[in-house]
Amino acid sequence: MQNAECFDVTIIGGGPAGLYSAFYSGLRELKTKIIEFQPQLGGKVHVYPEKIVWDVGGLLPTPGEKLIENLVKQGLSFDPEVVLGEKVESIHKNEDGLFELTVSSGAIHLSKTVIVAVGSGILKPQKLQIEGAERFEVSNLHYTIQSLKEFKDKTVLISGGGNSAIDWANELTPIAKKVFVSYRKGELKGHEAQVSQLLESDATCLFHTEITKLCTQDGHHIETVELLDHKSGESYAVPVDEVLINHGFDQDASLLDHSQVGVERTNHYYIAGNENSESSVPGLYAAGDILAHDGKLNLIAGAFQDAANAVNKAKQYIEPDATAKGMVSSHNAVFKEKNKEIVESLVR
Ligand SMILES: Cc1cc2nc3c(=O)[nH]c(=O)nc-3n(C[C@H](O)[C@H](O)[C@H](O)COP(=O)(O)OP(=O)(O)OC[C@H]3O[C@@H](n4cnc5c(N)ncnc54)[C@H](O)[C@@H]3O)c2cc1C
Repeated sequence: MQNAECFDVTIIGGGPAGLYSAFYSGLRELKTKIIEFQPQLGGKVHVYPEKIVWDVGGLLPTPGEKLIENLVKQGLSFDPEVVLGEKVESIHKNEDGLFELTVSSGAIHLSKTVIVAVGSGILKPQKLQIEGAERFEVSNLHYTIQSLKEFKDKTVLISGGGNSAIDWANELTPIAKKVFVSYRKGELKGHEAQVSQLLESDATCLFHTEITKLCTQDGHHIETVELLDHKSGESYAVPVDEVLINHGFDQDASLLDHSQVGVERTNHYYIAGNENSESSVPGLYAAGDILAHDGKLNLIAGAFQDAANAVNKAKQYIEPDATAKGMVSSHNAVFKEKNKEIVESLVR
């Protein structure tokens, strides 16, 4: 089923890079669509909604959740078409030079240009491999933290020893009653400063252990977790209020493997682009974590620059006589009406 309408720019991925691309594409008066696999926009920032983000220019320390809200509002400023819950399976360039994006429902989306903003692909948390564990996901088994308040004065067992597990242990230790970290290896695998902070804190690290059983009496909540100590071979029980699993993510990064456009890649995944966000395929650009070049900054701040560059190149691909760069917002006619409303509300 082909979508008859052809867009100027179709952005694959609704994370920070995709959302800023959508904003900038609207600014440059391009007909824009975003296709996102998840049921919501925001990308990887949903992994850390409660983390305080310090390093986005112009923003004072802001929780991830608030950052998502701002990114989405800005990204939707020019009313792009948004398609949620659809995975783009492949990209193909047809005989007319238009891109055909096939999505999981079988629909085909047509576009003059494409901005690939898929980050590290589609992320799904690795689930705890214990039979029946999924029934506790509605009560006290978590794969991410939506609200720190939920953990206040609770006994929390975190399973995992990577950056994410360590970060959460450090965040929770001051507010929880007690934090246990169960890790099957003998040494934590995180940034040095965070590891030291955790080891010096009141949290208890249970090395060489692994969850083998979730025990419940009411059938709804985990009351104790059985841990197997691989060194002694013995099992013991830890009473818990909340259990947080941080075993990493399964990554579905198959989009470019299944695409016939033949875009040049590096390290078996990333798009080998340039500092203007161009790929080896004319009309196909990349922004955010998926883009690789020598000056690439793998931060949200870097994703914004990639996005603006990608849109400027897309604009000139479609309209070769268009100016190379968008103007600063003060000179942009598209903001005139919006500015009027803002100024009126300020003087009201
Ligand atoms: C724990 C953690 C903490 C971080 N802290 C910071 C920080 O403090 N400051 C900072 O600047 N950066 C931080 N980062 C990095 C930052 O989150 C990323 O650089 C940023 O999210 C990259 O944005 P992106 O849009 O390129 O990719 P993503 O945010 O990964 O978004 C990509 C989107 O594309 C979608 N997608 C993927 N494949 C498809 C497909 N085939 N079809 C449809 N949709 C698809 C995904 O579902 C996802 O929503 C952190 C990252 C992590 C993991």
